[in-house]
Amino acid sequence: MAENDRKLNNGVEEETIELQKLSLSGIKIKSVPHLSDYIPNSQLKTVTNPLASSPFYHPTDTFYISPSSDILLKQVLYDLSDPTTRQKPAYGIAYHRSGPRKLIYFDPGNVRAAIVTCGGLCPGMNTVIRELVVGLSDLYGVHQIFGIRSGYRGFYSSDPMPLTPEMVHNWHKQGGTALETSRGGFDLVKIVDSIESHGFSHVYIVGGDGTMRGAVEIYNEILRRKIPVAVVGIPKTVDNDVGIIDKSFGFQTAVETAQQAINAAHVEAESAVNGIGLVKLMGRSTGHIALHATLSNRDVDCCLIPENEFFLEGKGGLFEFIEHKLKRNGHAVVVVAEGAGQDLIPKSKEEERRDDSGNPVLLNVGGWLKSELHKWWKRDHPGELVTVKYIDPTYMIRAVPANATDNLYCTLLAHSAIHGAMAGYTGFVAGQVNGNYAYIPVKEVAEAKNVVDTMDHQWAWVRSVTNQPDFQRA
Ligand SMILES: Nc1ncnc2c1ncn2[C@@H]1O[C@H](COP(=O)(O)OP(=O)(O)OP(=O)(O)O)[C@@H](O)[C@H]1O
Ligand SMILES: O=P(O)(O)OC[C@H]1O[C@](O)(CO)[C@@H](O)[C@@H]1O
Ligand SMILES: [Mg+2]
Repeated sequence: MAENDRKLNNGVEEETIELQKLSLSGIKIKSVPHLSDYIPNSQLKTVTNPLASSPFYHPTDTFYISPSSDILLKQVLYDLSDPTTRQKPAYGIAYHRSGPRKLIYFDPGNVRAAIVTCGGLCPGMNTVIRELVVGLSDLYGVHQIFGIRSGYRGFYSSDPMPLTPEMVHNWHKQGGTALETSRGGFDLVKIVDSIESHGFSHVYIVGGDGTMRGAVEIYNEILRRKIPVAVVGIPKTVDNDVGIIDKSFGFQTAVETAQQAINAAHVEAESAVNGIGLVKLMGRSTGHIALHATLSNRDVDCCLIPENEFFLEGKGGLFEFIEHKLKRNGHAVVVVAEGAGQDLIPKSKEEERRDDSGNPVLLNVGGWLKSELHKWWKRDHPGELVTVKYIDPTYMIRAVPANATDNLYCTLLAHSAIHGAMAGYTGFVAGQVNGNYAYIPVKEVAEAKNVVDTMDHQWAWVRSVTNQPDFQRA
């Protein structure tokens, strides 16, 4: 009996070791830049993390995160010898685990931190600002903290706003960004000149894909000038279109807020003869909000996203499907992402506009769809009643305060960002990867796009919940 146990134990141990060998052999750890990469050691002073003497923390050796602790991008175990395994390149990638380091590369008393918010609004921006200010102050004793007003242009067009924990105390309860935001206005030289002249040593940049591309340029210029400044990105996008990270903050709040619009559309549709409820949700080039709102609601009959082209007329088209739903249920609910169907909408040259950041200004797919649905019904069902109630909650879903889950998420992101900057990392993004918090090179985040994979399980799930067509012409 004892002999068997030992064999069993031995068997388990051997298997564990085998697995470790298997995974380690294929893992690529993506390092983030560090100030010591370009500043001579003689000019960099390390000090013990002040958390060691904080009355609120009781750091043990395991409290601090070792610089060699990493997080796998995808945690999936697979058997390499199985020919049916779909091995994706992302499975072998890991990023540094975020959290407090034992030694830090800044004397907190000398740190001057700047915080800027750029791009469109997103629930939780004020929470991130609040937690950066309170975290820098309470965790590390940093007291020179400044807000940059109105996005990137604020670096050179207005004076930095001193921020204190008292001032930001209630900000997490407010939507929007108290620092204000804007599009465009990215002037690299003026921005880095301003960072240098104000003596900022930490720059926290909160924004989406465009903002992160700007952050890469700022980091590169700082590297070229060889100045000891930690450039840190905190990804913000209500569309959830930033890649690598699990999800962006505020996304869940937006999905939750969208439920009100879908529920209203459903009630209106149910209460009419041949009622169609139509809701347009944000999502410039990705349909994550529409998809998640659809899956969590269950009253949606059709979800249209930019990643899956659709068509109106003929076999397998939208009209045929809606007609079938109206005949069967008497009503139908359609959710459309704002970036869907853009190629179907007739447009003139003048309508191909761009915003100040260079993003295309989208045509109103909701208004167009409403009018097409009306025209179709009147043509094919003359004399029969129809009602199309169109709801556009666009700004309502992003101009709200973050919900509790997102507030907590924002706090953890802000604290991760602070720990990373204090540890001397730069040119990185603090993000959630595989449920953990990690430091990812900002260059990678700026290039990675998170789109809905229509070949994956999630989109298949949408189709099975709605029974909508795949919109592939026969
Ligand atoms: N390639 C780029 N290089 C430098 N700066 C950029 C670049 N693209 C965008 N920016 C700047 O980043 C800021 C924000 O960009 P943008 O308006 O595209 O929003 P975003 O960060 O993508 O957020 P969201 O799309 O979620 O609203 C703007 O000030 C813009 O000028
Ligand atoms: O009207 P604005 O503020 O330029 O922003 C609209 C865009 O911003 C986003 O919310 C992304 O931040 C998109 O969904 C939308 O297309
Ligand atoms: Mg963007």
